[in-house]
Amino acid sequence: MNDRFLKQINIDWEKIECGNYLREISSLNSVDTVSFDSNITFFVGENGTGKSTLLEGIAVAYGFNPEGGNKNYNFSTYDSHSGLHDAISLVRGVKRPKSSYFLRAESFYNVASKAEDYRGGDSIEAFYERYGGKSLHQQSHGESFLALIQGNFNEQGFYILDEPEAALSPQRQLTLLIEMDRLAKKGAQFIVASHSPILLGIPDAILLSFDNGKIHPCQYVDTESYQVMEMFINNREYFLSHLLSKDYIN
Ligand SMILES: Nc1ncnc2c1ncn2[C@@H]1O[C@H](COP(=O)(O)OP(=O)(O)OP(=O)(O)O)[C@@H](O)[C@H]1O
Repeated sequence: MNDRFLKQINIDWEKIECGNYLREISSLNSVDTVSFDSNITFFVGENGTGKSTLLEGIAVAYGFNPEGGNKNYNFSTYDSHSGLHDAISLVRGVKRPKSSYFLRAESFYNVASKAEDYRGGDSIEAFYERYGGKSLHQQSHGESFLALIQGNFNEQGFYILDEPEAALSPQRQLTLLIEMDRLAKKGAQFIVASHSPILLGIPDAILLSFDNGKIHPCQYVDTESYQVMEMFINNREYFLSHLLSKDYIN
């Protein structure tokens, strides 16, 4: 039985006006329903295929701030979100998550700044205890990402992550993989947009590809993230000589 926090979303395209760019995103405009049938669902595919747009639409429909944070974050530094959330209805599970977070690599700096505002008169050590005892701005991008995940995510949580690998070294991507796998096995749910050939390899995750103008399940070894990385590492010299040849560049 699917007892996930978010089981499915439905999109009512009649609520999106004609001329809105959302109607031009070919992977999305033919989709009415997306189901979440595993505790980890990855959105994969080429740049610009609509992964972040759908992720953000789901996050905002769920009650998150478009720039990220937990559900208490309520601020806007740049009003760029799409309006897709107005057309999305959520099919929630019976259980409610004990924690939730929308993590976006691209606006994490703003979220870290906002955390500092919310600290008020609390000491840094007390307020940031769950983040390794230091302000998020006093840690590197990757350190603060991982501190946030390790200190705040739990086994009964619901998490939406947009390219969490962006700040992480390969070693720390492996740490994140272990953490996600551990939490998901205990009941946490993740919906993640990613290009990481490391993260996408988590066992039992469902991969939804946004390539070829539709959203469809795909296998790890069929993702471009895996194939390009595998080809590059195994045939680096041949690959580079071809890529950097004058014929290819011209
Ligand atoms: N405010 C906007 N106005 C018009 N088009 C937009 C706007 N925001 C995004 N788009 C377009 O929507 C499409 C989907 O963008 P989106 O950011 O969802 O892609 P993505 O799959 O997440 O890409 P990436 O892997 O690079 O993060 C892109 O073609 C993008 O140019």
